[in-house]
Amino acid sequence: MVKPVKVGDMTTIKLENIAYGGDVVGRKDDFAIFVTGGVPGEVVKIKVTEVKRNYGRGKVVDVVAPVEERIDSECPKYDLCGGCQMQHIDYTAQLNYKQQMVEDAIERIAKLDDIKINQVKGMENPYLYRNKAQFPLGVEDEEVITGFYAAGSHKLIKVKDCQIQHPVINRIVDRAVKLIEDYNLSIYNEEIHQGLLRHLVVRVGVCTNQAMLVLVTKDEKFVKGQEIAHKLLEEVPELISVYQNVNPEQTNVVLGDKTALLAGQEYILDYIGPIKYQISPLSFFQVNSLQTKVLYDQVLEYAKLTGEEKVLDAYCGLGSISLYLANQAQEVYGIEVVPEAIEQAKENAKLNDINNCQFAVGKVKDVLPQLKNQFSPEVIVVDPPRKGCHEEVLEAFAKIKPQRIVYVSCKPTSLARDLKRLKDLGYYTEEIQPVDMFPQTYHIENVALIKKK
Ligand SMILES: C[S@@+](CC[C@H](N)C(=O)[O-])C[C@H]1O[C@@H](n2cnc3c(N)ncnc32)[C@H](O)[C@@H]1O
Repeated sequence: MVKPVKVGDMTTIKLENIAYGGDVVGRKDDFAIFVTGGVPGEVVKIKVTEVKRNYGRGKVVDVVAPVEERIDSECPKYDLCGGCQMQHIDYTAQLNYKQQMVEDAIERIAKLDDIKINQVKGMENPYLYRNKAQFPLGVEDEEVITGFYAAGSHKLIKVKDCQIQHPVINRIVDRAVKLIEDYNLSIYNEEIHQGLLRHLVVRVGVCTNQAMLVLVTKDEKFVKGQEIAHKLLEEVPELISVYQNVNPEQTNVVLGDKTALLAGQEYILDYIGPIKYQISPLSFFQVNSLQTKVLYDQVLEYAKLTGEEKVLDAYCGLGSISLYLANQAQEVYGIEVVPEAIEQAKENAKLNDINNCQFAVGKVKDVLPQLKNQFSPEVIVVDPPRKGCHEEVLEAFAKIKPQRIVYVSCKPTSLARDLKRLKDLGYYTEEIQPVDMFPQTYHIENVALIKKK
């Protein structure tokens, strides 16, 4: 079939529906083109960047007829940086489009049309919300810079005052970069695999204003490390903990295996509702603390606990959901594959005087069969990584015969696939509540209430 466009063409099209990922689909002679930077309904001039057998890709170079949902992005580097995909869309419209993405995934993949999908719960202020940032370091015009990689590339784009990071993060990064320059430290160059400093990782407890900085280095030897760490603690009042992490590998993974405290405290604290959590450099903790409360309250509502139930929290991380539910359950059992996270879950339980939680290290699919006869939960809460649950795990859930499963998911397509599998196993989904944990990006979290037939 002859394609109506080729790479590099400029063409004008009308945009139709938003796709998962934030691109908007338009058509040229029935040939679908996924366009970055558009809004449904508007007419745009695009540059075609890719042509495949069944579809193409392009990006907006000019808006010919805008729609009222289009706004000016707050970030001067928005067009270059790959971090946000929806900053050019008014927030109310962002929420509506995310709702469509969820509905579309459920209809197309799960093929379930009887599930109630509620209105997305959004944020009052959808900016400056991220409690964690990982900035690569680079050099531009002999100046040390931090920022993000451009979408789909390894070109570092200098970003100052990112609009979605917590303001304390931006301040710490500014000070750290200044000291790195003052001390004339070498910056890692990935092409030749040389240089000392690779990344800055910053975490903030949004409710406590305590912050942690991790300096990621290629080599273990970091002569001025402690001196710099102490200076930073003096200069930034919110900063209470500075670590070095060593990553000697040629890899895209940010953190290496060795982590050592350079100065200050071992962890920072944050609160989700009444529960206090210790956060260390390697802990998984939801990146939007304020919306995490909305998310966990939704889990509580769907779990419908009376104080009598045993609850299984599968993929529990550092026990955040387990502890949030514990006061309203008879007992909670958390399973997580990262041993350090389980150590921290136990610490967090002590910190909150919670005595009815047990935690096990291991893969959910391996731990579940061992649990048989020891722990039979009425409610299962499951919060897997983006790829969703292994089929074996869903089968094991069905064998346990809980009354309810509350499924927390950060990827609508894997959620849809798993809901379909659960239906075949005798569990139907009654309702889904999307929660916007990641404003300005295409990501959307969902909580599904699933009941035994
Ligand atoms: C999306 S996080 C959820 C964490 C936690 N529920 C929370 O809200 O903070 C998923 C967690 O699953 C863990 N994980 C990944 N694969 C796993 C597996 N096969 N078995 C157990 N845990 C796993 C990850 O280490 C991570 O902590």
